[in-house]
Amino acid sequence: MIEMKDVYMTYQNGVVALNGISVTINQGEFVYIVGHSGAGKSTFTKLMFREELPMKGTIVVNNKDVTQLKWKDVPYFRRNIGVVYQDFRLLPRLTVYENIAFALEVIEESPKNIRKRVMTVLDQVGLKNKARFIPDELSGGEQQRVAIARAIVNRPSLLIADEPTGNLDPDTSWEIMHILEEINASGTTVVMATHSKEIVNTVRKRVIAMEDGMIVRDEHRGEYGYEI
Ligand SMILES: Nc1ncnc2c1ncn2[C@@H]1O[C@H](COP(=O)(O)OP(=O)(O)OP(=O)(O)O)[C@@H](O)[C@H]1O
Repeated sequence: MIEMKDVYMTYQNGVVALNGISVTINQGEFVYIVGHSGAGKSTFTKLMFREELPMKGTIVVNNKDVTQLKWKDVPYFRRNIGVVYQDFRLLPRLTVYENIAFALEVIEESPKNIRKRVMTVLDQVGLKNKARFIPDELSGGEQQRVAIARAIVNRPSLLIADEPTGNLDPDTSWEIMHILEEINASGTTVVMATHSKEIVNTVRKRVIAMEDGMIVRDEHRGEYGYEI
């Protein structure tokens, strides 16, 4: 569960990114975050995995008060959260397999478990046959699928996707969307910031709309609601 109360966040240059956010997201929900560029969507998601800290307010994620976490405890806290970005962020010199295994090696899983987990998630995203490829040898959609596999290999309870289809064509975007829905169906909370009116209005989920760092709309089975 994610619970934010009266959260304010100003960047060092003085830009007010979040201006009094209070919201609860329950375990297992699928939530779209929508809003114009600069509305505060990315900042909102960054607070959930302690990428940024608020100036004011409380943020509880998986029963942990994120604002009170000691720096040394942040990596352990993040094991339970997967993050996917618009630009994939894979390590270019590592193979698909190695990119995913890396996430488990840093937490010192046994080699046997690593192999099993990596092959399971590669199967889940339909890329078992590309395990030995490097990112440059893959299409954008395939790279995003690797990024998703990497994000879920630890079986996180929360998956944050910041414009995961932003660099992809419509057909590929739908493939990614279906994978995210399957992950959600297995119980993982999915928080997805998106500019895709088509996806939001077709695959109806909870919609949190932001403007000027505030939540201006929060609807179950909501609509995109902006002209783009
Ligand atoms: N690292 C940063 N330093 C200073 N200002 C920032 C930083 N990151 C974001 N901002 C500013 O904070 C505000 C909110 O940005 P944010 O990235 O959260 O918006 P967004 O809704 O995700 O936008 P987009 O849809 O373009 O990704 C914007 O005015 C932005 O310029």
